[in-house]
Amino acid sequence: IQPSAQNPLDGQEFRDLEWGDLNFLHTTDQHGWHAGHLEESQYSADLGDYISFISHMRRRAKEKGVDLLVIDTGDRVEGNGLYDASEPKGLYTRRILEPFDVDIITTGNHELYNGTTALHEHTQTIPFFGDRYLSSNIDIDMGNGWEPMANRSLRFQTENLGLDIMAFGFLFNFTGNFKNTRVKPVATVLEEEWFQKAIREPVDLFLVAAHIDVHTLELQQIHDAIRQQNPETPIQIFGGHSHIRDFVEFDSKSTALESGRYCETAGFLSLDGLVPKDEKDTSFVKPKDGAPMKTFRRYLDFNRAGFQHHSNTTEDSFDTDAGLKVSKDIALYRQSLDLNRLIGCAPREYTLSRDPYPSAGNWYSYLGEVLLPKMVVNKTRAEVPRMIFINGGSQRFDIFKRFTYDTTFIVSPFTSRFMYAADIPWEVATRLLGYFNDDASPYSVEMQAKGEHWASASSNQPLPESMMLPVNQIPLARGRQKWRKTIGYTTEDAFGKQGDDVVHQAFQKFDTPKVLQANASFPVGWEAKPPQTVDVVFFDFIAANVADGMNRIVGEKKWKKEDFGYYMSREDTLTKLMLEFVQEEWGKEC
Ligand SMILES: Nc1ccn([C@@H]2O[C@H](COP(=O)(O)O)[C@@H](O)[C@H]2O)c(=O)n1
Repeated sequence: IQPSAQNPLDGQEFRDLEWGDLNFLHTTDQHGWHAGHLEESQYSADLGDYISFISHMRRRAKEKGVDLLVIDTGDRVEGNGLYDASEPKGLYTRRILEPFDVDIITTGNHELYNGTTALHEHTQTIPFFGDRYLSSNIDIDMGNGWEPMANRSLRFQTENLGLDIMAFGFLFNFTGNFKNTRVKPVATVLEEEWFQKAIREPVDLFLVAAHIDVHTLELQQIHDAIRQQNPETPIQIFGGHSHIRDFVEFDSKSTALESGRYCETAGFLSLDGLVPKDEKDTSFVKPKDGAPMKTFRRYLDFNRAGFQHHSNTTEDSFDTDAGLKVSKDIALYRQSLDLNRLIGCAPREYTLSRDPYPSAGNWYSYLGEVLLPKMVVNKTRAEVPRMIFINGGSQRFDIFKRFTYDTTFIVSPFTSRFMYAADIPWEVATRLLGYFNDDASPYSVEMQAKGEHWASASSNQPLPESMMLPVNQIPLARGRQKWRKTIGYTTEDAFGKQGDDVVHQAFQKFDTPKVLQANASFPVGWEAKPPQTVDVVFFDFIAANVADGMNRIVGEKKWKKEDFGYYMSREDTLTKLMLEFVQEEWGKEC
């Protein structure tokens, strides 16, 4: 745990784990949160704590004569100062991840947005993990033509039961990658010779580590391709990308688990009733005593109390040398990046989705009404009325009272720069937001293909400490023991409502805007007499979508993204502007 982080409150009610023959721990979408959540005690474990937990779980598996595999399904980068504040980005993250003893690891879309990130992944991270790092559908060009980003598949035997496993690593059909990589559509790869050969190998289980939302066509396609050749063999899938706790059942021997995001969750899954046959034929996996194979899943809150509970350790016996070293290294790296530096104190907490948009506590409202109009200004065009558009997905996390240097990256990690289209007719500009918000628009379709998540119905984001319920003690019928309930994940998935390891109180979550519009320098009385033209200012990330939208509105191909110039200096990213704003506008009395 990091020096400034807090352990969760005592007295939480746990749901225990059920071990099987083959057990898994799974993380996904870590997004650089390796220091843990310093403002939220429920998720305050750091990667060092998780490493200690893994080590105890491996020991327990050995004692039980079963197996444990550790999986990570990508998007380890972008989203936290520990990754984004270093120069080059990820300098420390790559070192921090080295002791992370995963069995299978794969690539997410965020490893590919930026050419340098992809390059570093290929030249530094992948060699370290070696053949355990799988990229079944990604190629990279290192200057000599396309080559596989990493190993395509891996066949291996588990340590204790000797289960024979064939593993793959897939990314969804992502199109927003930098040009030094190429992501082959999943359906195409399933037809490739190497894949067809791999699924014909006589194994006990197929394992798919996928940076793919578990409710997608891509995963269904992967499942179907394997199942067609292997009617009886278990297919275990681990997903990611949509940042939620989720679980689906493809058939009685195939499920997919998604384990949240941002080091808030470690997924646990077990398969029982796997009996490896001596002779390899077409049905090596036999149910125990004729009983069907049993699958069990649980979502663990990422904190030391839970890790100790599930690994049967105590505060004294929990830490391993390797884990302690990682925690210490993280603290040193955070210090050298000055991440704890206080920039300002927020007038109140602002949330992305726990407060409705628009409302006073909603961060998008604050951005649209206060921050963007003030900070997004081109001095030479300051008097020209402007409409500023940013994509909702660019904002990644809530704002607590203490706004530190780290917070700038936690909220806005991307190098999002402002571009503009000058003097756009009022009738066109005023229709853009409607165009973006129209679910049927190509913008939505394209952004969803890129992973944009507009609605949040199935997601459930946890609350910060300040939102903890007052101690709510519920006496147990059989004794004097009392539980303390906190607000947190209350997941409902294909196996029901008992998946979270801690019994939490549910909370409300509101939809976030797909695209946010802010107006600035509008003349007095503009409602009665609108300006004839305005500047349309937007993130470079959505430049192609803006061109597309305006073309559709006027009904002709008038704009393309290459026509747009930068509205402000290239140094003026939203991250930098936000930091300047907080420094200037918010006091330091928290
Ligand atoms: N330069 C970028 C890159 C990404 N985004 C936003 O992130 C979304 C994808 O993030 P996931 O964690 O869901 O994979 C993407 O759709 C954008 O909203 C961005 O704004 N700028």
